[in-house]
Amino acid sequence: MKGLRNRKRNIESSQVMRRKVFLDPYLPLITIVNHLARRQRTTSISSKSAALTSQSSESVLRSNHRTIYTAGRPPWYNSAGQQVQPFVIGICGGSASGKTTVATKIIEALDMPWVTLLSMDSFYKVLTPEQHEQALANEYNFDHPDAFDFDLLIPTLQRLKEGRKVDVPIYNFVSHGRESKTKTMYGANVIIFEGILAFYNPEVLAMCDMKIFVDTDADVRLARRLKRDICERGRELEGVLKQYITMVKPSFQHYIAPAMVHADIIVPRGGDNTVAIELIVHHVHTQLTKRGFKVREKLASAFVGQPLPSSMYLLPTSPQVSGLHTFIRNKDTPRDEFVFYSKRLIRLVIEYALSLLPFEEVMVDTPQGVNYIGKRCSAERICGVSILRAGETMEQAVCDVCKDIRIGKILIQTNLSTGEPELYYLRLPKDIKDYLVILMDATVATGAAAMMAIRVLLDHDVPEENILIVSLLMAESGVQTIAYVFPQVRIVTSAVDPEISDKFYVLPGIGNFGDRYFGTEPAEVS
Ligand SMILES: Nc1ncnc2c1ncn2[C@@H]1O[C@H](COP(=O)(O)OP(=O)(O)O)[C@@H](O)[C@H]1O
Ligand SMILES: Nc1ccn([C@@H]2O[C@H](COP(=O)(O)O)[C@@H](O)[C@H]2O)c(=O)n1
Repeated sequence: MKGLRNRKRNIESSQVMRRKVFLDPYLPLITIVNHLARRQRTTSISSKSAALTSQSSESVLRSNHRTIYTAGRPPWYNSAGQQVQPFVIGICGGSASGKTTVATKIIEALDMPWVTLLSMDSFYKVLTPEQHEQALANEYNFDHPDAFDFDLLIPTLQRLKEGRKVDVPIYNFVSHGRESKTKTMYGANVIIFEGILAFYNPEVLAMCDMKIFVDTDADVRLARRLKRDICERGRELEGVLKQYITMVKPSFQHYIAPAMVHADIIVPRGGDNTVAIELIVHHVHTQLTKRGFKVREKLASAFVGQPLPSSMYLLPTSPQVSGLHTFIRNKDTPRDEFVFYSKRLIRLVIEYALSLLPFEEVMVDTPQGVNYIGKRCSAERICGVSILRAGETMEQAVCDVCKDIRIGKILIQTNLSTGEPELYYLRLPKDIKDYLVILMDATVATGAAAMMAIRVLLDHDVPEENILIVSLLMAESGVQTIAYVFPQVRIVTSAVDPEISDKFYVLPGIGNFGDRYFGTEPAEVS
């Protein structure tokens, strides 16, 4: 039995290790560590939702937590910047048929981040004292639809499907009750929902894009259940048998077996059926491709050749600006000079961006006692957010010109095999929705990373018109993409170059700005 428990634990930790993931991208690291440690201690009592997976982020996140450490979240929107609904897989089957095992195998075989597992067990109702007494005597019917809190389950699944944050109860099978804490989960690219009555409610059924029924022999289910309930759920043999004969078996016959008609796929033998799992995974991959989570390739060639948008503000050219560009574009410029001239250009671009902020007329007294009518910036709250790494090079200039400005950071990196941007880390000023945000990235090529960063800000309720994206150099297609997808975002740059290479570099460009500035080795997209 210990072996069984360890097996489950190993699955969980292998998921975790392989993808270095976690849970919600807005969960502080310490919480994640505690959460994992807690899971290791409480495998037997926890509900099965979520933590098996390579998880999940709210599309971004109206969470109070502002730090994320994830395996890298790929785009959760399409090339038009619109949020794409996750693919929901419903798994139904008798108790101990292997629903969780099948779900885990699908997650492993999918081998992609941002898959969330939601278990129906999390939605068992809170029992009255009398019902609790019945449960202790194995006389409460946990296999009847009335045992489940559909009023909580349906909106929870709905919110997850919309890519929003939810707090899911943690169920304890030993005490027959909910833990005092809940588990925060976020939307994902794939959501797996499993439970004995997963197909019972028509609204839940309608939310499932794919319905799987795990069909395992009744004797096998009973044998597994006996083992599990005694070893993991603190039950006695007689009690398990009594519950099985009086409630589990009749409910299976009455509610669960007839639900098989709703299934798209019936999986005999559960987790052992590798062919079925391969077919399911293949279908999910096809569906995800259709949904269009791949954005960068599309963006690279988007909108080129059209007039530059009115939301773009180009730093007025002068011999001085051209001179600075000449230094930083020259591949032979040594690093110290590259940094020096970049800093000068960054300062000019930042000052120019500030000139676009709202100003109001004010009158001051000069030392001569004469009035002077001037201007004062009327934006009350301004913050900077840098897209790491290259955007970090612009932070100092913002701090130099905006006293006490708060700086947030978003780490987006390109996945070297998919070429897609992935969100790795996020730390934003508190109440960022009330700020005018200067979003900084040294260069913008396809606009894919900028688009991800803007989506993050929007999902934190920053109004689109309060975002300025500031960059030294942008490719024309990047400018067009941002302007098309987010027409109210102001785009500020000192130059627009016409092309993008097949490795997504701006042409003629500067090369990899971050590598040249920080003196690091380039990493190439394969
Ligand atoms: N193919 C299998 N062979 C042996 N044991 C299995 C198999 N599938 C599941 N189990 C065990 O049976 C128990 C119930 O499996 P689980 O996947 O949790 O079922 P469900 O989610 O349907 O209740 C667990 O203890 C699990 O380890
Ligand atoms: N307090 C509880 C709650 C539920 N059960 C049984 O769990 C079964 C569902 O979980 P699976 O992992 O087997 O799908 C269900 O059949 C309930 O009888 C319980 O025993 N005690």
